[in-house]
Amino acid sequence: MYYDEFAVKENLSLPSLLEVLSDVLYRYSKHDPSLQQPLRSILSINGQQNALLNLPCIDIHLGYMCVKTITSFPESSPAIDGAVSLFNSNNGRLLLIADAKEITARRTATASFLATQLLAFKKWKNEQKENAILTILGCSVQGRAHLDVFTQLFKWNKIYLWSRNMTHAINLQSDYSSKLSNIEILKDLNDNRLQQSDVICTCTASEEALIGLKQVKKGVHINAVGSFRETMRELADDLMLSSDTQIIVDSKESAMKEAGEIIQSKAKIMAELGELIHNDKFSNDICNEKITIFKSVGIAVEDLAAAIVLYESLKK
Ligand SMILES: NC(=O)C1=CN([C@@H]2O[C@H](COP(=O)(O)OP(=O)(O)OC[C@H]3O[C@@H](n4cnc5c(N)ncnc54)[C@H](OP(=O)(O)O)[C@@H]3O)[C@@H](O)[C@H]2O)C=CC1
Ligand SMILES: O=C([O-])C1=[NH+]CCC1
Repeated sequence: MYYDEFAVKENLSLPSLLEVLSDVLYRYSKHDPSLQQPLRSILSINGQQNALLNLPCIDIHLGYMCVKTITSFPESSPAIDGAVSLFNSNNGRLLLIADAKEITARRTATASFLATQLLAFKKWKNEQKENAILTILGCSVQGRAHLDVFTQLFKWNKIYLWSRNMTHAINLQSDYSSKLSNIEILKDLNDNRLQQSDVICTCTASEEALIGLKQVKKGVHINAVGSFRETMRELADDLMLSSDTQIIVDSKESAMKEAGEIIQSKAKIMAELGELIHNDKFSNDICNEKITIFKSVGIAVEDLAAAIVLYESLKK
């Protein structure tokens, strides 16, 4: 009944997760009445950064209900802890409880990958695909999951890693050295290799902008993962507000309430990721010259997708 982080990692197939994530995000953005997801609750402890988060949702169409309860304690390690519970929505039976750290890490990275497919790969010519450069900023849990998922699902020509504490980037590089020989470390964010990157994933708990317009190239795709409070941000206003930037989010409702970059810059959101799925009009509007930003804060239907994939794989 309880599946720990190792069981989650072993049984959560990424291609299946990508498929179910696409389906639920598509239906979420279409306001499909069979999918119910209220805004999550974030209860802060003593007005500090430490918090208890509750993310429920019901999917009558697929026949499941899910609730993820996690703590977020940025100064602890791991920062996120908790459990995901999956229920049958026809009879109310509890089907599975699983480690939320691994589910959160993998579903977030897979949502970033889905955004990269829709906003970057789709517009790239073959040459760019064959020579693509990925950069990951922040080499803790999310950074590691992004490296894992992005390299399992795509072959990158080069990968650059940066972390505030450079040892964390070096350790991550070293953990992957037997699988990947194309990882290099960025000592600082003014390194011009950042400007060569085709895709950048920002996976930090920063409260100050780490990158601005001058540090990235035209047409770059950024997955901005880290902020989920008004006070947090990874991207500067000039990047958020440039007429060359198109901003996509996981949920407009959640992003306007939680994403520091969006709240502080008042940048305009172009669409939700789900609106880009099965939608050629939006896909055609994504042009090669523009910078695309997928700002995620994380939503319950993503945990639901991961729990369903896990449950169905364990049932076999
Ligand atoms: N969008 C989503 O769906 C989700 C978002 N998140 C968020 O993503 C972020 C990363 O998550 P996770 O890896 O689990 O968190 P961790 O606490 O494990 O790691 C924090 C990371 O942020 C970096 N960091 C912290 N403060 C700063 C700063 N001021 N400047 C630059 N880097 C900084 C750390 O770098 P170093 O270790 O080198 O000091 C480390 O890489 C968190 O903010 C988390 O809340 C998490 C889950 C889902
Ligand atoms: O979606 C999620 O689980 C989280 N987003 C930010 C902290 C945890």
